[in-house]
Amino acid sequence: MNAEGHSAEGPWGDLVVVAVDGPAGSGKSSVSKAAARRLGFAYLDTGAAYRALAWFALQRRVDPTDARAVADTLPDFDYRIGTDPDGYHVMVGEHDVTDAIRDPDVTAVVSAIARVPEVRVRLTELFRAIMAGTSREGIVVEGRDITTVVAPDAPVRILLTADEHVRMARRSAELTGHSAATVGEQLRNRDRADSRVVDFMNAAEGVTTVDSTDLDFDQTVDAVIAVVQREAHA
Ligand SMILES: Nc1ncnc2c1ncn2[C@@H]1O[C@H](COP(=O)(O)OP(=O)(O)OP(=O)(O)O)[C@@H](O)[C@H]1O
Ligand SMILES: Nc1ccn([C@@H]2O[C@H](COP(=O)(O)O)[C@@H](O)[C@H]2O)c(=O)n1
Repeated sequence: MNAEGHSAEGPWGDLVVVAVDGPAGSGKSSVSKAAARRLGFAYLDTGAAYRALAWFALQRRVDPTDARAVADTLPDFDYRIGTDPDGYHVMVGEHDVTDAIRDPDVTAVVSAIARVPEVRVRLTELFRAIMAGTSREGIVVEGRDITTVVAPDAPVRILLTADEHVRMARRSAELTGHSAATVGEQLRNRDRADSRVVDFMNAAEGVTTVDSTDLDFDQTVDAVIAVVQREAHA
C-alpha cells in the first residue's frame, strides 16, 4: 500500500491511471482536464513541467541547445503543479508560471529542453511520484510518452489524435493576432522535433486511438470517458 492508501496490486495498486498521448493541438490538455473533472479524477499535465524547465533555463540565460547546461539546472528546479482539474496552477520556486509557460518564447525552445536525456529521466520520476501521491480514485495524465515510458502499465492508455489541418485550425482559432500559416508551421515543427525523441503519432500495442477529427469537443470527451469505463476494470 502506498502513502495515499492505494493497495499494492500492480505498480499503481487500485489507482486508475488514464494515460493520454498525442501530437500538439490534438486536445490532450483540454479533453483530459474535462474528462478528469467528469470522472472526479486528478489531472496531470506533463508538458507543463517541460515548459516550466524551459522557462527556468531562459530566466537563467542558459542556451537551450546546450544539453549539459540544461541538465545542470535540474538540481535547482523547484517545480510544483496542481492536479485538481479545477485548480490548475504551475509554480517554479515562488513564481507562479501558469501563464508564462505558454509564452511563444518558451514554446519555441521547449523541444530542445525535452530532448535532453537527464531531463526526461528526472521529470519521469517526478511524474510517477505525483501520480502515486494522488488521493483520488484515478488520475488522467497527458503528454507524449505517458502510454510508452511514464506509465506503460496504466490500465487505460489512449492516443488522442486528429488530422493535422484540423489541429492547426483549432490552434489558430484560440490564438488571435497570429497568422494561421505561422501557427501551423510552429505546430508542425514542434511535432517534427518531438517525434525524434518519442513516438506519439502511432499507437503502441494495447493503446486505444481516439480520433477527434470529426468529433466536437464534448463528443471527444465522451469518447475518452467511454474508453475509461470499458478498460479501467477490464
Ligand atoms: N474535438 C474537438 N473539437 C473542437 N475543438 C477541440 C477539440 N478538441 C480540442 N479542441 C480545441 O483545440 C485546441 C487545442 O487543444 P489543447 O490545447 O487541449 O491541445 P493539446 O494537445 O494539449 O496541445 P499542446 O500539445 O500544443 O499543448 C483547444 O482550443 C481546444 O479547446
Ligand atoms: N510527456 C511529454 C510532454 C511534453 N513534452 C515536451 O513538452 C512540450 C510541451 O508540451 P505541451 O503538451 O504543453 O505542448 C512538447 O512540445 C514536448 O517537447 C515531452 O517531451 N513529453
